Amino acid sequence: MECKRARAYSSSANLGSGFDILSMAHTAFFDTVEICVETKNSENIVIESNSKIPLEPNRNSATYPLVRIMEERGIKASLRVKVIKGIPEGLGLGSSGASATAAVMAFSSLFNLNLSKEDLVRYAMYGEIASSGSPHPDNVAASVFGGVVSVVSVNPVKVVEIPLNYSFNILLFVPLNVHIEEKTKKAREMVPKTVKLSDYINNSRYISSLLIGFVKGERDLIRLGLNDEIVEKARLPLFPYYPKIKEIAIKYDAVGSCVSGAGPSILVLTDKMTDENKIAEEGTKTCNEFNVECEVIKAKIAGGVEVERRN
Ligand SMILES: Nc1ncnc2c1ncn2[C@@H]1O[C@H](COP(=O)(O)OP(=O)(O)O)[C@@H](O)[C@H]1O
Ligand SMILES: N[C@@H](CCOP(=O)(O)O)C(=O)O
Repeated sequence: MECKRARAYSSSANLGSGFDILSMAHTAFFDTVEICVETKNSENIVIESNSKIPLEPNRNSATYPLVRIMEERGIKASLRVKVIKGIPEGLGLGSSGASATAAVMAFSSLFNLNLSKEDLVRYAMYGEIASSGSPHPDNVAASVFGGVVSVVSVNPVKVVEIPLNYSFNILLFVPLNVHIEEKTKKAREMVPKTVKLSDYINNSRYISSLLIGFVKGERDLIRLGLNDEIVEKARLPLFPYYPKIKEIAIKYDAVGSCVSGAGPSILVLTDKMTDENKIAEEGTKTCNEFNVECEVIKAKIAGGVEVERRN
């Protein structure tokens, strides 16, 4: 029985005002997906996992993309799909997107499809439909490409890798005792259907500032760019500790801070001027004030999805 295994890293999407556009892959966690072909004479998908994720193929973000690829390309096979979760689910770390990305990469390798990175994103987006009901491209784009990415088009998929000319590290406040059923789906329902022009203009200024800050290596532009007047504010009930953690991050000279994806994790970018220990100490105290136990994870920018070489 032939098998292929791929690894995809966690991600923090949105990055302030880049809702459904920007995302950053990081080394905090990773998912691994192994796909084995049992036979090509029948069609079936059996899922195994170390975590409590749906085991129905159309409801699992790793396997729904495979269903769609096989339909689209007329591939007939019975698969055994092992989803080894390293990324905690439902915490704003791109867990569903990473599973989808690793699965599509492993499948592409197994069937010699040589899918382009854009095609990997296109198919992995089906995984986000399984997990949140919406094909948001940002998490999967970061898990596919690595680094910081901007999804400039979804039909067709076009992803731009953002050159990073500022060296930073990553702190993530991960609230491990928080569980929100179908979190991203619920968070997306909280996004307003209409926005004030002034908020739109400010958010456009922020996203411009963030991208220019990354490219030109300007710390103050990155800090300014990690703000959002619309989506984070609408979702604040999901992470009420966020404003104070952001205040603490700036107090101890972080580069900047924003919500990680749809939350409830919080992302802090740091550099040599930052007192990371004080941020971690006072930030976890803030979580506790809201009856939340935050674990502080240190990470760096991660690379893109990879097929694991089997020894
Ligand atoms: N392979 C998978 N990995 C993680 N979550 C999955 C997977 N398949 C389905 N899900 C479901 O998707 C939801 C987690 O995805 P989501 O809400 O987007 O949060 P996040 O991407 O921040 O982990 C959970 O309800 C989980 O049961
Ligand atoms: N743009 C999406 C990103 C969701 O990221 P996740 O890691 O929380 O799944 C959104 O904000 O809905």
